[in-house]
Amino acid sequence: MSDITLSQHQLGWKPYFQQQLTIDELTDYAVARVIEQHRSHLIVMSDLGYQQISYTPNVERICVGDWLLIDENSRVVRVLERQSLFERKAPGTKVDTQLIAANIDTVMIVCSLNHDFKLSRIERYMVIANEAEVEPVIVLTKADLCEDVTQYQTQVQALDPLLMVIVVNATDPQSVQQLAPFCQTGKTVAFMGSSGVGKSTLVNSLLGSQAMATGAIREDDSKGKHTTTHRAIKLLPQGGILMDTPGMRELQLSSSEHGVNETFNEISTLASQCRFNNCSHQSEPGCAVLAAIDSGELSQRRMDSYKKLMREQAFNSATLAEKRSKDKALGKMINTTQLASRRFKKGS
Ligand SMILES: Nc1nc2c(ncn2[C@@H]2O[C@H](COP(=O)(O)OP(=O)(O)OP(=O)(O)O)[C@@H](O)[C@H]2O)c(=O)[nH]1
Ligand SMILES: [Zn+2]
Repeated sequence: MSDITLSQHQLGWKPYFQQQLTIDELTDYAVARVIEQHRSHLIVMSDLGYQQISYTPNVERICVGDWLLIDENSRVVRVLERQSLFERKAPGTKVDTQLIAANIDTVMIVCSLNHDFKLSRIERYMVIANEAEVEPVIVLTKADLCEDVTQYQTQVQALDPLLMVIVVNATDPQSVQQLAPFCQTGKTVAFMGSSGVGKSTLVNSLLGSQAMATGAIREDDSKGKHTTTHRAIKLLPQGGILMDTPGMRELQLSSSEHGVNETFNEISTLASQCRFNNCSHQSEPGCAVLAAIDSGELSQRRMDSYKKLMREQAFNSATLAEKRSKDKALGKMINTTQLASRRFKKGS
């Protein structure tokens, strides 16, 4: 089916997955990584190459990036526990969330150094990354068009002293090599960021001349016709894997209290020092958050951003819960109808 095969290690196999397998499973089954998802089949890749596998989306919740255990009849035995997962709120569907991509190691949050630059936007993406349990790296593009790079860089670094902040000219492959340490063999990376910030440019600069070789792979479709499809994963010349699923671009903030708290961990730490443990940080005496704002230790902008994102995720999770209870009611109705029709058939 294809011309390249990757070793398990190249595909991102790690001790984390290995330790989930029993000895019997190791001998009886094969492991493969999902690299493409279609309506009724998956394309998976193992050290033996590509394979097409049929599955039932409503029964098996599987997405690109997942590691699967597969039996000799090419059937899914089970999905291995994920190290990380991006999900999306999916309005109008039966399931509450749509799985976007699993087991990504690093997500590059791309933001351009022009009039579009917004700290709050970076914070929003960081919440999404932290909620997914994926390490965020901030990539500031269009440095060549910016007069005061250092000033922006300092602002971003102030969000978190441990955050990786990289400044590039995305059109210059040499500058983009700064991302190489995150793209080594065994690593899975993805890009996130608004339209026009330079994601495609970055990817092209990373891929260099190999873009054509890895971008499209010929495949036999079910009717035996050759089709060229856009692969959701690309092998990077640095050895790692780029996961480029369309859903990543439309990720929204859904239920992510954990992600907000992790992104704004200095505020969570302060909040734990407030006199009342249900402090709303508005006017209460002994509020450590307000005291930190007064003293200048915490910026008002940071606090406002925290509150806004907390409200937004709470609102989105509330609507999810509401939907869930509606679905339950619908489920009950279906069950009673089925029951009724069964009784009818039995003639009782
Ligand atoms: N000078 C300069 N131009 C850049 C840089 N990064 C991106 N551009 C330009 O900005 C424009 C948009 O870049 P894209 O890579 O298409 O942006 P994108 O994030 O992929 O956008 P979407 O596909 O809409 O999500 C292109 O014309 C790029 O050449 C940079 O660092 N420096
Ligand atoms: Zn407080």
